[in-house]
Amino acid sequence: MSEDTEVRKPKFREKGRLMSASEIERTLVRLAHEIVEKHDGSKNVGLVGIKRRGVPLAQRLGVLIEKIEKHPVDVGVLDISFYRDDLSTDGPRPKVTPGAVGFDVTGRDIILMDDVLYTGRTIRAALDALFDYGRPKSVRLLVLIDRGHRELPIEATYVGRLIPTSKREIIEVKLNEVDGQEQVLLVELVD
Ligand SMILES: O=P(O)(O)OC[C@H]1O[C@H](OP(=O)(O)OP(=O)(O)O)[C@H](O)[C@@H]1O
Ligand SMILES: O=c1cc[nH]c(=O)[nH]1
Repeated sequence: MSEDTEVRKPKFREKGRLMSASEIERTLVRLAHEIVEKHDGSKNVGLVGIKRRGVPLAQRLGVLIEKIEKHPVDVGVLDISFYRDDLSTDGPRPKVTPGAVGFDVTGRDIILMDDVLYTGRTIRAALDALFDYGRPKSVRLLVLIDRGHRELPIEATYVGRLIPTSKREIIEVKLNEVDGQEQVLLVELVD
């Protein structure tokens, strides 16, 4: 490939570890207690994880809440790949059936979950998708990391860590179920 046509791949430098496996675990335990406290139990609560890393987070939180409340919590999955605003709106839409999330969200107090909250565009798309599947009574957002730089009026009710970042930085959440390792890293784009 000539120098003119060569596509330069961005380079990243690791700046440090923000959370270890045990810190992630402790944070999820705290968030499980916060949810139970704010919802006065968990009977009407349904957890919905956004693919990809929101899903294992929702499953883990479901187990933790069940341990506290002694009854199972519905845990569902939202795949928003067809709802992204960077894709053509004329493109294919997923088949919409109430069961596609994993349970019927209508009338439920939904806690939408993702690993990182940045511009808010993923959550906007997730809300679009969620309301195609039913009419929840309420929707709250839980994220492991809020790194700021919102481009939409979206905020999380439950936040693991608030990490102020520059736009050149990236938060990398690594979870065993997806990445085969467990930690949160701060990474920086280098010229
Ligand atoms: O607030 P936003 O600007 O939308 O950014 C947050 C989203 O970015 C990441 O997903 P990414 O698109 O990197 O996909 P991945 O999780 O599947 O790697 C992260 O998991 C959030 O879903
Ligand atoms: O820093 C960021 C921004 C968006 N999504 C991530 O996973 N990390």
